[in-house]
Amino acid sequence: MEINLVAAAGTTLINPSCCFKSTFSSSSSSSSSSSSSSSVVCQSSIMHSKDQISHDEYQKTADWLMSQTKHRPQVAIICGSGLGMLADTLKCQDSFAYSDIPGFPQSTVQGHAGRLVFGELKGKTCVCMQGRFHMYEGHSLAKTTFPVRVFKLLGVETLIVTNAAGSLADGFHPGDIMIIKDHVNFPGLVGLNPLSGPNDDKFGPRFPAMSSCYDKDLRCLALDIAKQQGVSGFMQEGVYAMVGGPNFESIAEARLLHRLGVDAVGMSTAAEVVVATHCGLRVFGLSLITNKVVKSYEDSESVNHDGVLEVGRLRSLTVQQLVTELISRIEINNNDDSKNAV
Ligand SMILES: O=P(O)(O)O[C@H]1O[C@H](CO)[C@@H](O)[C@H]1O
Ligand code: HPA
Repeated sequence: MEINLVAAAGTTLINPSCCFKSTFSSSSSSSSSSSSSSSVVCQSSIMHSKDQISHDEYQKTADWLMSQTKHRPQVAIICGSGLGMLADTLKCQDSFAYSDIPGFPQSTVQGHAGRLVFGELKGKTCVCMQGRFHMYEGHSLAKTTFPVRVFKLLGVETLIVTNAAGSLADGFHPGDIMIIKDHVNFPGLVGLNPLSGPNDDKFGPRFPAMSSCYDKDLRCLALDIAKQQGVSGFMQEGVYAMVGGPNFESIAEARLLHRLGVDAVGMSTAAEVVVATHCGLRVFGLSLITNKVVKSYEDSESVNHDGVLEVGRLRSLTVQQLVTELISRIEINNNDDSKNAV
């Protein structure tokens, strides 16, 4: 078989992750002496090592939290834009501003309060992020997903991710709740992946599978609960795509996503789920559909963040009731990773 060396070399040289990373690289002390193709590889690994977070750093944050609260959470919840009220239902709360937690990034987005709340919910111990981190805030993907590995070290078994998203699927409407069946991790497809760089075997394997990252049993359970709660009329199930943001989609981008089979789009979640799946957490995800993504040049509507937050407020009670009931029915194995710290 003939091998196309030019195409093979081209693949290395135009690796989008390298292009992106070298564009934003502030300084690279040791790459200047390398030859052209190896310097691309070298620059990329320098960026990775700068972004890399050591196991000790995750552990330090987990140890600090365990020294500040007696709660040992089994379930973690990440609240999407405008969905921070999920944390308010926790009983016997201990809460921490992100700015007080060693190693934690800071939230900069309106609708993301920046608090980590521990507490009890229906007999389960939970930890809830009132505010998440996004790539477009300038965080590396390792930083945006930092809390997920900390949760693992705290002994969490199940991660519930929520987000606000725009819909592409024709039958979806603002106010619908979409159970995430699968995702398209667009940053990951071009090499921007929180797992890039040396693999930390203590968390998981070099090549984790993503074919069942949204737990099927939890998805079925959530649909059952929605029926019982009389809200199945606006429940959906579908594919979420993570894009980099911070701009909303152009019409051509919206049409492309639609053609690709994406049902809802947002600027978060997939990276967190990749890291959670890598370290063996069970994941449930939901998107609150806050707007339709404009797909027609005839449509004069346009989306804005205030509108996104407003729909979050309007549907907050429904989301809260669904998630609360789901948590009450989750079975816990009691693998106490906080005692058997990896
Ligand atoms: O994904 P969450 O954090 O819910 O936020 C969504 O809402 C914001 C846009 O309004 C973006 O950050 C998008 O990702
Ligand atoms: N696009 C991307 N992210 C979003 C949207 C959207 O339409 N709505 C809420 N988050």
